[in-house]
Amino acid sequence: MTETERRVRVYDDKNVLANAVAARFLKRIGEILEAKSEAHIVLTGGSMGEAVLATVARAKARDKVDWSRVTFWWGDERYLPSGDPERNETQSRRALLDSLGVAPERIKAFPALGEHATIQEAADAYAAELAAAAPEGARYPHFDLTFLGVGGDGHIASLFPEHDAIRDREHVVLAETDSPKPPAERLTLTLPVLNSSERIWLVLAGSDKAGALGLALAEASPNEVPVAGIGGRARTVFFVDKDAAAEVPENLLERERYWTAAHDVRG
Ligand SMILES: O=C1O[C@H](COP(=O)(O)O)[C@@H](O)[C@H](O)[C@H]1O
Repeated sequence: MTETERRVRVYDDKNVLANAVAARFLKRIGEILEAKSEAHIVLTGGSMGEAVLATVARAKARDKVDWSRVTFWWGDERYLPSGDPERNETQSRRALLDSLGVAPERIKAFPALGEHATIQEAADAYAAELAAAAPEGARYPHFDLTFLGVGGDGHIASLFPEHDAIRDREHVVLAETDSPKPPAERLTLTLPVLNSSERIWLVLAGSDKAGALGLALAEASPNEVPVAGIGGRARTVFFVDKDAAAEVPENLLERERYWTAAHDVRG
C-alpha cells in the first residue's frame, strides 16, 4: 500500500455526507483548475458515487467551474450495452455529466458491450485511450482526484477479494469475467493505476460497509480486502457516514486523524 496520509471523516447520514463531499469537490476542482490548465478526474459507480454527482448537479457553485478543462474517466465499468441503466457511465451522465455540457471527447467512458469483438479488446482499447492522454513516457494521465465506492466485501472499482485483478501490478486495464457482484463481466483500472492519483476520495455509507472499512484501516491484506490497498500519492480520505464508521478500530481513530464534520474545516 502507498504510504500517504489517510483520513477518515464521519458525517451524520448519507445526505449530509453527499452534501459535504459535493461541496469539497467543487472547492477542490476550482483549486486544481487555478493551478493547472486541465484536470483529470476518475469517477465511480455505486450508490454514493451517484449521490455525490447528483448533489454537485444541484449546487449553484457548479456554474463557477470551467468544466471544459476537465476530463472524466472511470475507475471501473459494468460491461453492458451503451445506455444500460446499470452502467456506471449511464449513472454519472444522468446524475451530472449530461447537465454540464462537457465536450464528448472529455468524457472517457469504458467501452460498452458490443463495441469490440471481445472484452479483452475492450480493455485494450481503454488502455490505449488512457495512453493517448498520458504525458510523454507514461501509460496513463496524471489523475488529480479519484472517487471510489467500496463494496460490502471490500471491493474497490472491480477489484474483488482473492481475484487475480487485485494482485496485478503490470496492466493498466483489466477485464474481470467472474465478478461476484453482477454483472459478471466488468472492466477495471488496476490498483497501481488507481493509486497513482494525487488524491483518492472513498465515499461510503451504510452498516453493510462497516466491516470492510474497519478491516481496511486495520491494515488487512489487500488480497482479502481490496480497499486496504488504496493510497493516493498525496492524500487518501474516507468520507463515511456514522453507520459505515461503526467498526473503525478505536485505537486507529487518533492515528488516522479521525475527525467529525463539526470539528473539521481542513481540505
Ligand atoms: O459495482 C460496483 O459497486 C461498487 C460499490 O457500489 P455500492 O452501490 O455498494 O456503493 C462501486 O464502487 C463500483 O464502482 C461499482 O462498479
